Amino acid sequence: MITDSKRIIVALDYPTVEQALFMADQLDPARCRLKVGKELFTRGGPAIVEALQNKGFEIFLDLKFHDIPNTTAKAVRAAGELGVWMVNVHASGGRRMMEAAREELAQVANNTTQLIAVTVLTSMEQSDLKEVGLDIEPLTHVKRLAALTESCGLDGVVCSAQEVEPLRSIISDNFSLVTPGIRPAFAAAGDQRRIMTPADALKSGSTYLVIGRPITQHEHPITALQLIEDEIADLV
Ligand SMILES: O=c1ccn([C@@H]2O[C@H](COP(=O)(O)O)[C@@H](O)[C@H]2O)c(=O)[nH]1
Repeated sequence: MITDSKRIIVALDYPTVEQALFMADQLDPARCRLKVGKELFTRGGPAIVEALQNKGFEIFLDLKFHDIPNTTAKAVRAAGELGVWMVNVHASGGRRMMEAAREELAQVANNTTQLIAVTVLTSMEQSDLKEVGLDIEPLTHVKRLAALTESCGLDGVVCSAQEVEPLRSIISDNFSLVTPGIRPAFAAAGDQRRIMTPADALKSGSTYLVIGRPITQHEHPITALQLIEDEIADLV
């Protein structure tokens, strides 16, 4: 069961370190965590992670590693040594990759980093899966990958909030379901496909809500964050 009241993870998808730090300075580490993804990490490297940690934020390093077991495991270890709160791999890398990553992370002294795996990207719908050779509903594949991830001993998965209810019946209560594709009523879906509002996502049982553009691209980001916090206030 989740007892963590800090349920929002703000995706700092900015093209410059300066923009990311400017946004972070307006946020409160007591109210949210931050996600550093591929764009910002490729710009700022480990230094941007450390700068955000020095401001008191817990960081989800969302680099979605997907490689041979040895390479993935070493990358996950590097993330653990950076002291990030959470890091992820792609579940489609398979059992040997995920188990190697989990075992390598356990070698980090006093490790507290959580390791999770991406199931099916929230930007994908059934037609996208069909084009890559998976002629099945996203939920079917998400369930398969989530069950595999749990059996590999990881801490949770990334999935759509739409899949949370059906997943909860096949995985344990303390397995984290981290859900991007969160769209408050005031925000555009953009490239996301399997979306849900913040309140509905929490009601469904999402552990953490990953929210980027509805906050960061809003004319008044802090107002947007406040609106989301108000929407979920009774649910956390
Ligand atoms: O399946 C996934 C996995 C990761 N993401 C990441 O989450 C954020 C969502 O940002 P929005 O601006 O709120 O769409 C982004 O950094 C993605 O890389 C995801 O969306 N879906």
